[in-house]
Formats: sequence, C-alpha cells, structure tokens
Amino acid sequence: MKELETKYLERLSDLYPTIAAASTEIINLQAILNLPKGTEHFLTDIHGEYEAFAHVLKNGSGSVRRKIDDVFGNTLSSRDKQSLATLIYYPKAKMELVKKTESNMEDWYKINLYRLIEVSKRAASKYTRSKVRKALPKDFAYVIEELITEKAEINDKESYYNSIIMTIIRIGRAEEFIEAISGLIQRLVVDHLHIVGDIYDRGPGPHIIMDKLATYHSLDIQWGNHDVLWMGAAAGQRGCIANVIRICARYGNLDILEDGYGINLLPLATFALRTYQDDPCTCFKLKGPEKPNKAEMEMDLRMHKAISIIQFKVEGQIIAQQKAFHLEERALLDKINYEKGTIMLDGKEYRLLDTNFPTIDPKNPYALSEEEEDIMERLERAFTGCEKLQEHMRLLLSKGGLYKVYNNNLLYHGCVPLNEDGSLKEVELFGKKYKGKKLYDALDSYIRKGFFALHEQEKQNGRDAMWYIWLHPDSPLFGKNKMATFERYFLAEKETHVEKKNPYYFLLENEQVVDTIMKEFGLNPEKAHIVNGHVPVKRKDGESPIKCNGKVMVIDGGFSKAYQKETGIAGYTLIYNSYGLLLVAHEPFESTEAAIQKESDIHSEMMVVKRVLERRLVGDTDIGKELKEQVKDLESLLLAYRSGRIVEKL
Ligand SMILES: O=P(O)(O)OC[C@H]1O[C@](O)(COP(=O)(O)O)[C@@H](O)[C@@H]1O
Ligand SMILES: [Mn+2]
Repeated sequence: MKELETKYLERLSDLYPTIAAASTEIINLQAILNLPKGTEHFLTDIHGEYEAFAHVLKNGSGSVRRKIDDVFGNTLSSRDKQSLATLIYYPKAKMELVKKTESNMEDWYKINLYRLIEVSKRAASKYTRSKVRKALPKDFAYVIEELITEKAEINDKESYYNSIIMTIIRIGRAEEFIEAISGLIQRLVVDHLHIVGDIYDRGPGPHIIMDKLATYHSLDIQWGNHDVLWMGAAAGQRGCIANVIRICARYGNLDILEDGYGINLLPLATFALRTYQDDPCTCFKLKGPEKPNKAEMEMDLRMHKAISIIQFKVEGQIIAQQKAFHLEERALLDKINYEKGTIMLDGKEYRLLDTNFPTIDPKNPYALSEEEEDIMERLERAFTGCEKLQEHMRLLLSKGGLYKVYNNNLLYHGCVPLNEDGSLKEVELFGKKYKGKKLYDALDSYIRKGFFALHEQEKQNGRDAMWYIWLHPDSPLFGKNKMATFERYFLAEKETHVEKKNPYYFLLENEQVVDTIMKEFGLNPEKAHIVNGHVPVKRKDGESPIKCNGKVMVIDGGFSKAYQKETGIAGYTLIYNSYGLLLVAHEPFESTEAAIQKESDIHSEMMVVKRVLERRLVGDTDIGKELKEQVKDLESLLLAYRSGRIVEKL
C-alpha cells in the first residue's frame, strides 16, 4: 500500500517537480474552489427547431439579460438594455440595421464598446484568469484581456481604456471587435449545457442543431426517444429507418434527409408515385403549414403512405424475430380483414379509413414486395454510409447517455418505469430482468453494442434495442402503453389513439416515490432534483412543470411549433447558477428576423425553484470534489518533499 502511494506520488512529482510548483498548484486550486459555481443551462425537446434553439443558446435563457441588469441597474433604460442584449445575440445583423439609421457611427461604437466591455467584465468575474484566457477569441485575445482586467497600477484608467477603444475604431476594427466580445459574453454566461433529449424530428433543422452542439464548449446529452430512433436508423435498423423517414415525411421535412444528410430518396419517391398514383392518400396528410408547391406536396403524401406501409411490414418482421419483446399484439397487418376493410383490435372490429394496400399480400402481409425490399436495402446502405449522420451519432455517443447524475441532479428524458403502487417496475430484456438504474445501464450498453459490438448477433440485438427504446411500453424513454401510429392513420375512433402513460407520470407528486428513484440513482433526496423532458406541460390547463415541492421539474421545452397549441407556451428551460435554480417560461419564437428587428426576446417569466442561502461555490460541485481530491494529493506530495521521502527534481 505504502509502496503504491510512493509510486503515485513519484508520478505526481513529474508534474509538480518542486515544493514551489506543488504549492502554487494548491493555491490555484484553492482559489478555483472559492469561485461561484458556473451556470448550467438545461434544454429539452428541441425537435429540430434550430432558430429557436440558437436564440435560447445565445440569450442563455435570460442569463445575458441578467448580467446586463446587474451591470447597469437603473442607469440604462429597459429599451437600451434590450438593444444591448440584441447586439450581443446577433452582433453582425444588428450592426447592419443600426448603420442604416445611425448618423454618428463613431459615437455609437464608442458607447456600445464601453457597455460590452462592462458586461464581459462582469461575466468573466466568475472565472479564473486562465479559464477566461482560454475562452478569448484569438484575434482580440490580448486587447480584451487588457480591457477586462482591473489595472491598479494605472492612474488614469479612463484615458487608458479610451485610447484603446479609440484605436480600435480608428483602424476600422470596431465591428469585428464587437462580434468577438459578444461571442465571448455568450460563451461566458453559460458554463455547461445539458440537453435533456429529443433533438431530432418534427422541426426542420436537427442537423443544424447537431453542428452547433459539436462546437459547444461544454455539454452533455441525455438521449431522447427520437434521438435513439435516429441512432437506430444510423446503425441500420430497418424499423428505425422507416420511422425516421415517415416522421420526416409527415412533417414535410424530407429535406433534412436529402439536403441535410445527402440521403437519396429518389427510389422511394418514384416507387411511391407509381404505386399510389391514383390514391388520394387522405389519411396521410402532412402536419404543419401547406407547401406552396403542389406537385411536391402530392409527392410527399405518397411517400408518406409508402414508407408507413413499409414501416408496418418491417416492424411486423422484427416482432416475429425478437420474440423476447412480446409485442405480437402490435403487429397489426395480420389482424386486418382485407376483403371487408376492417381490423380486429382488443376483440372489437373497426372499419379502416383507407383500404388501398396494393403492396400487401393478405396471406403474407409482412413480406416486402421486391421493390420495397430493394428500397430498404438502398436506404440501409445510405443511412449507415452517410458520413455526416455517422459523425452526428458519434457526438451523441460520446457526449451522451440515457441518464446523467450531475451536481446532485438526476437528468433523463422520459421516466423510470414504475408499477401502479410506485415501486420500480421489473422489465424483461433479452431474457434478463432489470429495474431502475440497472435497466437504464443495460439499455445504454445495448445501444453502444448496436454500434460497436463485433459479434453479429450482439450487434443486431443492440440495434433492435434502439427500436425497442423508441416504442416499447417498458422503455424508460417512451413510457406509454402503446405507440398508436397505425390507429392514428387508419381509424376514426379516437379512443384507439390514446397512448396511456406509465404510472410514473401520475406519481410525481408522491414524495416517497420520488425519493425512491433518487436513492436508486445514488442521490440524497434531501438535496437532489430530477429534471426530465418528454411530456409537454399544458400550462394553458393550469399544469405546473414543478412537481413534488420542487424536487422534480418536467421541462419539455416545447420548442416544437406543432405542439405549441397544446401547451399554450413554447415551454420551459432551466438555469442552475450560483444563486439557485431558475425555471424560465418561454413565449413562442417568431423568427430570427423578428428577434433582431423588434428586439423581441422569448423568455417571458422566471420562477425561482430554489434559492440557496449561501452562494454556491465551485467547491460545492462535482468538479469541486475532484479538485479537493487533487489538493489532498498535492498536500501529500508536499509532505513527501518536506520529509525527504521524495526528492525535488530541479
Ligand atoms: O404527433 P406525431 O408527430 O405523429 O407523434 C406522435 C407520437 O410521438 C410520440 O408522442 C413520441 O414523441 P415525443 O417523445 O415527442 O412525445 C408518441 O408517443 C406518439 O405516438
Ligand atoms: Mn420524447
């Protein structure tokens, strides 16, 4: 033991070879521990709405505006503060606008540069110099550092700063400088980002969101059911591929696949046009606004139907292959009476709204026609071979997981499957039983196997597990008794469309249940919180996102435009800064253009969920714990130097 410790200290002494070096590091770490904790920003259910996402990222759910208020208090009008905020979010576009009306740009630059420097000073004050230095934009690193650091030794500070600012303006670099310093402020107001699931589907730009996340300075992702669906598709799972295309078609977003990812949909399009030429496809109307191009719209409708039928077939095949999923009831094509045009569900006969199934052989309803098979083979190759998609999936895999424990908070997208009585539900997965955290861990590892396992069957199970996670009643990311896709397309009876939620969602006010979940994930219920998304909070019906006296926060971000009429707002985001937890309610985002022109922001209201009595420091966080360990080790090293057990390396 002693020997091991000496060995470890020897290693450490390579990094800190002298008493002086070790001491300096201890002092530095101690200083960091006493700084206020960095701000965490939580977003969920972005659903491809990249403009709204980009805006919330820029304004840090009100964090930029808060900094402006802190700095200027009552010395700036609310209007001027909003202009300054807009400048920080959209510096380039805002300056273009200003230039059209402002007669004295030099004056404008001077005033705004001064204000931006003050805001960035405040934003930087929470961090060590070294961390700020790393965040500085390359071109202006030196001068920004000069401007935001207090200089005690200079007597006439004002003229010192003024001369720097005037030089920037004189040499024609004011705009670039404003852009750089605005970026720095955005970068500094949020220290770490949590994406609590569902980046993909419904909206037009998930790929743009993924590109943005790839460059974000610090983040983690808890996968949502829609993200896992795309992961399954990227791994070549046919049920997932068909669902991904069907959802893109349903929302008129096939461009994501064609233009965003370069996946060729021409074979599917020509097949759909031919096969459903005279079919009005009325059950497959698209969601969202009508497309101006009628021919494109007609084609989308037919592709929507073609891929839906393919989906029901391939899903039937998976159900037959993966008997352990016990989903036989959800294979519906063999429950149709093709002559009568009806289906038997739970012992009841329903009339189908659409009975044109030219590719279904009633005796073998799950078999793909030759052409359908050819299309699926090509799509499988296209998805698995798409470099950009694979790159985005690698980001999800490396930054993400099914859940995360971070600074005493438990983050997951959907739920923890429970029994009616609130106990953890035992779930069978490939012949083994799991519940609670073990269920999450098992599913997480299956997903990774779906990408990385060498053994073919293991890899196949991993891929099929992603489809399971998408729609299985026992999946913690789905959390509903059935996915009623077929019923919603083909049956008029609304009661068949209902997807019953797992008891979890009705037990969230029950403290005992919530505490059980927290303990299951190793958290102390006295201090912990659960943050989850997935279920839109219907504020217009008086529903609150805060459950169980603030222990649980359900913050479906409601970015998805299609869902805003159900929630009445654009949903919630969460901020966890050194003063506590803040829930922010957002108004619907109109457009980037409106945000710039009208200087409209979308956070409407903030609720303090928890205010701490003493400001939280880095020392109180998970990183703080690690730093304290390092301090302890370094103190042992110091002792070893001083006792002669280890010799300084000069
Ligand atoms: O309204 P749409 O887009 O067809 O989607 C409905 C489906 O989406 C789901 O709500 C899942 O999506 P969410 O994770 O966003 O809730 C399913 O339960 C449901 O069957
Ligand atoms: Mn979801």
